[in-house]
Amino acid sequence: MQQGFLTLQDGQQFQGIASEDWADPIEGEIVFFTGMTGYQEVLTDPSYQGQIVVFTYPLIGNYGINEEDFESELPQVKGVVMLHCADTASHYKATTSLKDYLHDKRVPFLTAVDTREVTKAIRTGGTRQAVLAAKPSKPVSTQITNQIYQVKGANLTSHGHGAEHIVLIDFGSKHSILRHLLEKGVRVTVVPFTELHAIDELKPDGVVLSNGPGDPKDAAPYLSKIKHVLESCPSLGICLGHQVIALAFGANTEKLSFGHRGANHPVKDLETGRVFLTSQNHNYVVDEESLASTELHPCFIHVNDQSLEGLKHGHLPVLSAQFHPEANPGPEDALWLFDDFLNMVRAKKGEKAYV
Ligand SMILES: NC(=O)CC[C@H](N)C(=O)O
Repeated sequence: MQQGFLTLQDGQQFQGIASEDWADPIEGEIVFFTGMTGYQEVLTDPSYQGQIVVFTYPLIGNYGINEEDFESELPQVKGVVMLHCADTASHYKATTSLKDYLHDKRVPFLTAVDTREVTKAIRTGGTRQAVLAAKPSKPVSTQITNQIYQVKGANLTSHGHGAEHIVLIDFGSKHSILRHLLEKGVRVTVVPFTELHAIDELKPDGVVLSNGPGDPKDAAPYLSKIKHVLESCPSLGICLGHQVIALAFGANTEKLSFGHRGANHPVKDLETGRVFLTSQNHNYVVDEESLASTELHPCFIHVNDQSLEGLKHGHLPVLSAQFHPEANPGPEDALWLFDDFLNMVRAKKGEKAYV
């Protein structure tokens, strides 16, 4: 057993047990996730790329890792901090334990840490850089190392055979967005955000802008093309996709102090007054005041801090959500958002071709 240290940007230190004898310090943006389950989805969700994730629930890993809940092929996080990581897995679907998975994939993790203390420190001081190391050592950079998602290859992949053709713009998409769309019986072509020009030729009936890591403003070079797409066919934005839609129409985004990451965030539908629980994972948020200069208007808000959770366009069939309707992990209360989107698609289909 070797000791290891988590050191935050301001020098605050937490001692624990290191997964191995770390030769080099591991640096990343530190964030906390409050769900009791869903660690497999969190570790493999590309939105977490490059981040060190603290799980606030004290026992992580007891149902192991299975073959069905990966949100991408590989772990995306830079490191993991837990109080207790189960040694063995107990679940009929488990194919390996969390500990073995993290070792196999060479993801550094620190256990025996008072994760609730770490969370309080993040809540007080905000999201910032942190280091996992064999010795106490401060982050070298004070800058958050956001990365724009690196797409692998420029191949456009098509899935399913439905009558409606949906383009899923991939900013670092979770598998479950594609899965839920396919379950609705549509055909989906995944287009990397670097290949937007391909959309004109595909002439889709609808477009979904996916989740993804980093600062939405990194998508600046793509915004004019995205605006053209949004003006051409019904669109749904999810998390980063929602933020990018806001930016494309001229609104602004800003950073929350410590973000929303968990599986029980209450969101209110401003049209119906209905509140539903959502899965969330974001640092950035659309600045509500900046909507004044656009034709976008809020349709959802977060019940806890009143932050903006969704947008609709005044006259275009454009809908977006800061939360994750595809869940994984978390409640499936917001799955109907896919139906609302597909209803817009079906209403528009035939009326007017993609322009
Ligand atoms: N899940 C996401 O798409 C995250 C969006 C963005 N990277 C944020 O942190 O706000």
